[in-house]
Amino acid sequence: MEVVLEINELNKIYKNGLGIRDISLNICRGDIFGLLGANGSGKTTVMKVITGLMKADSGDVKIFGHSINTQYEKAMKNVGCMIETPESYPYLTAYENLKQISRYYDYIDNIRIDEVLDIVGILKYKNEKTKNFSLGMKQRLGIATAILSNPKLVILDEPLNGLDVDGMVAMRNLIRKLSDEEGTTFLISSHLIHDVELTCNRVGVIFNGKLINEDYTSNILRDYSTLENYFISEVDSNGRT
Ligand SMILES: Nc1ncnc2c1ncn2[C@@H]1O[C@H](COP(=O)(O)OP(=O)(O)OP(=O)(O)O)[C@@H](O)[C@H]1O
Repeated sequence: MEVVLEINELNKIYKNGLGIRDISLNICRGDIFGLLGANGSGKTTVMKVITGLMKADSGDVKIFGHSINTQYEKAMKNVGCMIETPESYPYLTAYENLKQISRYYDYIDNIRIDEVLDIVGILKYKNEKTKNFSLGMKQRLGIATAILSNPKLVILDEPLNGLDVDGMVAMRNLIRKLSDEEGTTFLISSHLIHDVELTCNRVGVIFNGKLINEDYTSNILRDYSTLENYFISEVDSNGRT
Protein backbone atom coordinates (compact mmCIF):
# COMPACT_ATOMS: atom_id res chain seq x y z
CA MET A 1 0.00 0.00 0.00
CA GLU A 2 1.32 3.44 -0.94
CA VAL A 3 2.38 5.38 2.15
CA VAL A 4 1.25 8.98 1.69
CA LEU A 5 2.22 10.45 5.04
CA GLU A 6 5.10 9.13 7.11
CA ILE A 7 5.67 10.64 10.53
CA ASN A 8 8.84 9.60 12.35
CA GLU A 9 9.53 10.28 16.03
CA LEU A 10 8.16 13.77 15.95
CA ASN A 11 8.75 16.00 18.98
CA LYS A 12 7.66 19.56 19.62
CA ILE A 13 7.73 20.82 23.17
CA TYR A 14 6.67 24.39 24.00
CA LYS A 15 8.55 26.42 26.60
CA ASN A 16 5.92 25.48 29.19
CA GLY A 17 6.72 21.77 28.75
CA LEU A 18 3.52 20.96 26.82
CA GLY A 19 3.46 19.72 23.25
CA ILE A 20 3.86 16.41 21.42
CA ARG A 21 6.31 13.57 22.04
CA ASP A 22 7.59 10.68 19.92
CA ILE A 23 4.76 10.65 17.39
CA SER A 24 5.28 8.04 14.67
CA LEU A 25 2.60 7.07 12.17
CA ASN A 26 2.13 5.95 8.57
CA ILE A 27 -1.00 6.90 6.67
CA CYS A 28 -1.73 5.14 3.37
CA ARG A 29 -3.46 6.20 0.17
CA GLY A 30 -7.24 6.36 0.59
CA ASP A 31 -7.10 6.22 4.39
CA ILE A 32 -9.39 8.48 6.35
CA PHE A 33 -7.40 8.75 9.54
CA GLY A 34 -9.09 10.30 12.56
CA LEU A 35 -6.88 11.76 15.26
CA LEU A 36 -8.98 11.67 18.42
CA GLY A 37 -8.02 13.55 21.52
CA ALA A 38 -9.33 15.73 24.32
CA ASN A 39 -8.83 19.50 24.36
CA GLY A 40 -5.14 20.27 24.69
CA SER A 41 -3.97 16.74 23.85
CA GLY A 42 -1.80 17.91 20.94
CA LYS A 43 -3.89 17.44 17.78
CA THR A 44 -3.36 20.93 16.36
CA THR A 45 0.34 20.84 17.21
CA VAL A 46 0.73 17.61 15.22
CA MET A 47 -1.05 19.18 12.26
CA LYS A 48 0.94 22.41 12.42
CA VAL A 49 4.23 20.54 12.47
CA ILE A 50 3.18 18.19 9.65
CA THR A 51 2.24 21.10 7.42
CA GLY A 52 5.34 23.13 8.27
CA LEU A 53 3.44 25.91 10.08
CA MET A 54 5.63 25.10 13.06
CA LYS A 55 9.09 23.56 13.17
CA ALA A 56 9.58 20.30 15.07
CA ASP A 57 12.31 20.03 17.71
CA SER A 58 13.22 16.66 16.21
CA GLY A 59 11.86 13.99 13.91
CA ASP A 60 10.79 14.08 10.31
CA VAL A 61 7.66 14.03 8.20
CA LYS A 62 7.57 12.71 4.66
CA ILE A 63 4.63 13.47 2.37
CA PHE A 64 4.56 11.46 -0.87
CA GLY A 65 8.18 10.53 -0.04
CA HIS A 66 9.40 14.13 0.32
CA SER A 67 10.69 15.43 3.63
CA ILE A 68 9.06 18.61 4.88
CA ASN A 69 12.44 19.57 6.36
CA THR A 70 14.43 19.40 3.14
CA GLN A 71 11.90 19.31 0.26
CA TYR A 72 9.05 21.41 1.60
CA GLU A 73 7.55 22.58 -1.69
CA LYS A 74 7.55 19.10 -3.23
CA ALA A 75 6.10 17.64 -0.02
CA MET A 76 3.25 20.16 0.09
CA LYS A 77 2.49 20.24 -3.63
CA ASN A 78 -0.50 17.89 -3.36
CA VAL A 79 -1.70 18.82 0.11
CA GLY A 80 -4.79 20.81 1.04
CA CYS A 81 -5.29 21.83 4.64
CA MET A 82 -7.41 23.70 7.10
CA ILE A 83 -5.72 24.21 10.45
CA GLU A 84 -7.52 25.93 13.35
CA THR A 85 -10.22 28.50 12.50
CA PRO A 86 -10.31 29.13 8.76
CA GLU A 87 -9.47 32.71 7.81
CA SER A 88 -10.63 34.60 4.73
CA TYR A 89 -10.54 38.14 3.40
CA PRO A 90 -13.66 39.54 5.10
CA TYR A 91 -14.33 42.27 2.52
CA LEU A 92 -14.15 39.83 -0.40
CA THR A 93 -16.96 37.50 -1.38
CA ALA A 94 -16.72 33.71 -1.09
CA TYR A 95 -16.08 33.57 -4.83
CA GLU A 96 -13.41 36.29 -4.70
CA ASN A 97 -11.65 34.53 -1.82
CA LEU A 98 -11.42 31.29 -3.79
CA LYS A 99 -10.41 33.20 -6.92
CA GLN A 100 -7.42 34.60 -4.98
CA ILE A 101 -6.34 31.07 -4.03
CA SER A 102 -6.89 29.83 -7.59
CA ARG A 103 -4.22 32.23 -8.86
CA TYR A 104 -1.55 29.95 -7.33
CA TYR A 105 -2.61 27.22 -9.77
CA ASP A 106 -2.89 27.28 -13.53
CA TYR A 107 -5.68 24.71 -13.74
CA ILE A 108 -8.42 26.06 -11.46
CA ASP A 109 -11.17 27.80 -13.42
CA ASN A 110 -14.44 29.44 -12.40
CA ILE A 111 -16.29 26.16 -12.97
CA ARG A 112 -14.15 24.47 -10.31
CA ILE A 113 -14.76 27.37 -7.92
CA ASP A 114 -18.53 26.99 -8.34
CA GLU A 115 -18.15 23.23 -8.01
CA VAL A 116 -16.43 23.39 -4.59
CA LEU A 117 -18.84 26.06 -3.35
CA ASP A 118 -21.65 23.72 -4.35
CA ILE A 119 -19.96 20.68 -2.75
CA VAL A 120 -19.72 22.44 0.63
CA GLY A 121 -23.24 23.87 0.31
CA ILE A 122 -22.58 27.62 0.05
CA LEU A 123 -22.97 28.23 -3.68
CA LYS A 124 -25.98 30.44 -3.02
CA TYR A 125 -23.75 32.70 -0.88
CA LYS A 126 -21.09 32.90 -3.58
CA ASN A 127 -21.39 36.69 -3.92
CA GLU A 128 -21.71 37.49 -0.20
CA LYS A 129 -18.81 39.12 1.64
CA THR A 130 -17.40 36.63 4.11
CA LYS A 131 -17.50 39.16 6.98
CA ASN A 132 -21.22 38.36 7.19
CA PHE A 133 -20.69 34.57 7.27
CA SER A 134 -21.70 32.51 10.28
CA LEU A 135 -19.13 30.19 11.90
CA GLY A 136 -20.52 27.21 9.98
CA MET A 137 -20.37 29.08 6.66
CA LYS A 138 -16.75 30.11 7.36
CA GLN A 139 -15.97 26.49 8.14
CA ARG A 140 -17.54 25.38 4.85
CA LEU A 141 -15.52 27.99 2.96
CA GLY A 142 -12.36 26.76 4.73
CA ILE A 143 -13.08 23.22 3.54
CA ALA A 144 -13.81 24.50 0.02
CA THR A 145 -10.40 26.21 0.09
CA ALA A 146 -8.69 23.03 1.27
CA ILE A 147 -10.11 20.90 -1.56
CA LEU A 148 -10.06 23.54 -4.32
CA SER A 149 -6.89 22.28 -6.01
CA ASN A 150 -7.97 18.61 -5.91
CA PRO A 151 -5.23 17.70 -3.41
CA LYS A 152 -4.29 14.06 -2.89
CA LEU A 153 -3.85 14.54 0.86
CA VAL A 154 -6.29 16.67 2.84
CA ILE A 155 -5.49 17.65 6.44
CA LEU A 156 -8.45 19.04 8.39
CA ASP A 157 -8.29 20.27 11.98
CA GLU A 158 -11.72 19.91 13.59
CA PRO A 159 -13.58 20.21 10.24
CA LEU A 160 -17.00 19.84 11.84
CA ASN A 161 -16.68 22.79 14.21
CA GLY A 162 -19.72 25.00 13.90
CA LEU A 163 -21.48 22.81 11.33
CA ASP A 164 -25.16 21.98 11.72
CA VAL A 165 -26.42 18.40 11.34
CA ASP A 166 -26.94 18.76 7.58
CA GLY A 167 -23.42 20.20 7.27
CA MET A 168 -21.90 17.34 9.27
CA VAL A 169 -23.63 14.68 7.18
CA ALA A 170 -22.67 16.47 3.95
CA MET A 171 -19.04 16.74 5.07
CA ARG A 172 -18.90 13.08 6.04
CA ASN A 173 -20.35 12.07 2.67
CA LEU A 174 -17.92 14.34 0.85
CA ILE A 175 -14.89 12.89 2.66
CA ARG A 176 -15.95 9.31 2.02
CA LYS A 177 -16.75 10.03 -1.63
CA LEU A 178 -13.36 11.65 -2.28
CA SER A 179 -11.64 8.75 -0.54
CA ASP A 180 -13.60 6.05 -2.44
CA GLU A 181 -13.71 7.65 -5.87
CA GLU A 182 -10.48 9.66 -6.08
CA GLY A 183 -8.30 7.80 -3.57
CA THR A 184 -7.91 11.05 -1.62
CA THR A 185 -6.24 10.52 1.75
CA PHE A 186 -7.48 12.37 4.83
CA LEU A 187 -6.02 13.20 8.21
CA ILE A 188 -8.75 14.66 10.38
CA SER A 189 -8.55 15.79 13.98
CA SER A 190 -11.68 15.71 16.06
CA HIS A 191 -13.08 15.25 19.50
CA LEU A 192 -16.48 14.28 18.04
CA ILE A 193 -16.11 10.55 18.60
CA HIS A 194 -19.37 9.47 17.02
CA ASP A 195 -18.58 11.29 13.81
CA VAL A 196 -15.06 9.85 13.67
CA GLU A 197 -16.59 6.39 14.10
CA LEU A 198 -18.86 6.97 11.11
CA THR A 199 -16.28 8.70 8.91
CA CYS A 200 -12.81 7.26 9.51
CA ASN A 201 -11.42 3.85 8.57
CA ARG A 202 -8.50 4.32 10.99
CA VAL A 203 -8.32 6.00 14.35
CA GLY A 204 -5.44 7.19 16.52
CA VAL A 205 -5.81 8.32 20.12
CA ILE A 206 -3.61 11.17 21.28
CA PHE A 207 -3.29 11.80 25.01
CA ASN A 208 -0.97 14.25 26.76
CA GLY A 209 0.98 14.75 23.52
CA LYS A 210 1.53 11.05 22.83
CA LEU A 211 -0.11 8.80 20.27
CA ILE A 212 -1.13 6.07 22.69
CA ASN A 213 -2.72 3.72 20.17
CA GLU A 214 -4.00 3.46 16.62
CA ASP A 215 -5.99 0.84 14.75
CA TYR A 216 -8.55 0.24 12.03
CA THR A 217 -12.04 1.33 13.08
CA SER A 218 -13.38 -2.10 12.08
CA ASN A 219 -10.90 -3.84 14.43
CA ILE A 220 -11.77 -1.51 17.28
CA LEU A 221 -15.49 -2.07 16.82
CA ARG A 222 -14.92 -5.83 16.94
CA ASP A 223 -13.65 -5.47 20.52
CA TYR A 224 -15.63 -2.46 21.74
CA SER A 225 -19.31 -1.61 21.29
CA THR A 226 -18.48 2.00 20.46
CA LEU A 227 -15.42 4.07 19.64
CA GLU A 228 -16.18 6.09 22.76
CA ASN A 229 -15.67 2.98 24.92
CA TYR A 230 -12.35 2.31 23.17
CA PHE A 231 -11.24 5.92 23.67
CA ILE A 232 -12.13 5.90 27.37
CA SER A 233 -10.42 2.55 27.88
CA GLU A 234 -7.23 3.70 26.10
CA VAL A 235 -7.07 6.96 28.02
CA ASP A 236 -7.76 5.21 31.36
CA SER A 237 -5.07 2.61 30.76
CA ASN A 238 -2.60 5.37 29.98
CA GLY A 239 -3.07 7.12 33.29
CA ARG A 240 -5.88 9.60 33.03
CA THR A 241 -5.54 11.95 36.01
N1 LIG B 1 2.17 28.31 21.44
C1 LIG B 1 2.01 27.58 22.54
N2 LIG B 1 2.76 27.81 23.64
C2 LIG B 1 2.61 27.07 24.76
N3 LIG B 1 1.75 26.03 24.87
C3 LIG B 1 1.00 25.74 23.81
C4 LIG B 1 1.08 26.49 22.59
N4 LIG B 1 0.20 25.96 21.70
C5 LIG B 1 -0.40 24.95 22.33
N5 LIG B 1 0.08 24.80 23.59
C6 LIG B 1 -0.30 23.78 24.58
O1 LIG B 1 0.07 22.52 24.03
C7 LIG B 1 -0.95 21.54 24.30
C8 LIG B 1 -1.42 20.96 22.98
O2 LIG B 1 -2.15 21.98 22.30
P1 LIG B 1 -2.92 21.71 20.93
O3 LIG B 1 -3.50 23.01 20.50
O4 LIG B 1 -2.02 20.98 20.02
O5 LIG B 1 -4.07 20.71 21.43
P2 LIG B 1 -5.41 20.24 20.72
O6 LIG B 1 -5.50 18.76 20.94
O7 LIG B 1 -5.45 20.72 19.32
O8 LIG B 1 -6.52 20.98 21.58
P3 LIG B 1 -8.00 21.52 21.20
O9 LIG B 1 -8.86 20.32 20.96
O10 LIG B 1 -8.39 22.24 22.46
O11 LIG B 1 -7.86 22.42 20.02
C9 LIG B 1 -2.03 22.26 25.07
O12 LIG B 1 -1.87 21.97 26.45
C10 LIG B 1 -1.81 23.74 24.79
O13 LIG B 1 -2.17 24.53 25.88
